[in-house]
Amino acid sequence: MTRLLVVTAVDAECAAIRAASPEVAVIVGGVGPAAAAAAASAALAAGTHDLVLSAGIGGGFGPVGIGEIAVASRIVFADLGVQTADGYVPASVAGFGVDSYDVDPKLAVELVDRTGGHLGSVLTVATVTGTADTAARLVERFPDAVAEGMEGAGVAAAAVLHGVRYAELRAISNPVGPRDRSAWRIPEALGALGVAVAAVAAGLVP
Ligand SMILES: O=C(O)c1cccc(C(=O)CC[C@H]2O[C@@H](n3cnc4c(=O)[nH]cnc43)[C@H](O)[C@@H]2O)c1
Repeated sequence: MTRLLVVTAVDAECAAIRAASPEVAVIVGGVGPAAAAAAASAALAAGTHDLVLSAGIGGGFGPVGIGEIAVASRIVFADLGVQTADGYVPASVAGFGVDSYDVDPKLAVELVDRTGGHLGSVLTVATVTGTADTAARLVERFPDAVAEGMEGAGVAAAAVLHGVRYAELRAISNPVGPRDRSAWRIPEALGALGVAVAAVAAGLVP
């Protein structure tokens, strides 16, 4: 039996998951990669979980629409790097850090099968994308991006530290692009989040 821990950013995400699957272990880690890493690391230190899932609402790229699910094949810390006169250089290219975490392909495909989600890179950003220009640059750098959130890379970093498997899924609340808070469909995304995590939890292989 896989012992799953779900890490969300905010209370509303946690509540949506608990409402759909009361048996699932879920914590609220806070918004952003640092808070998520700290909370996930503290929880995983107990040694009582062998899979951690970063789950929440997120922005969707391209065809990934509101209320749909994005599943990470790779979790990318998309703004961990260096700005140069020629543009952005990722931390891994600059030679000082890890900025992406591959998800076990079998696990990622299992999550897609269970949720009907879109598979691709899920980007972690410390700042919510708010212009078409920034969105276009992200798509240029990550043509396979399906979603953007703010916690996945932090949770993955904690998982690696503790030798635990990790994954990420996002229920889409808004398109990634020009900031329009009125276009966020949070209740719809929270409903989809609960259904998706319940489907994952119901069918995990050991
Ligand atoms: O942009 C705003 O005005 C705004 C106002 C209130 C709350 C928020 C958030 O909570 C956003 C961060 C939160 O939600 C996830 N999320 C959802 N959509 C996106 C996105 O397009 N890009 C990045 N993160 C997103 C994120 O994981 C945080 O947990 C925003």
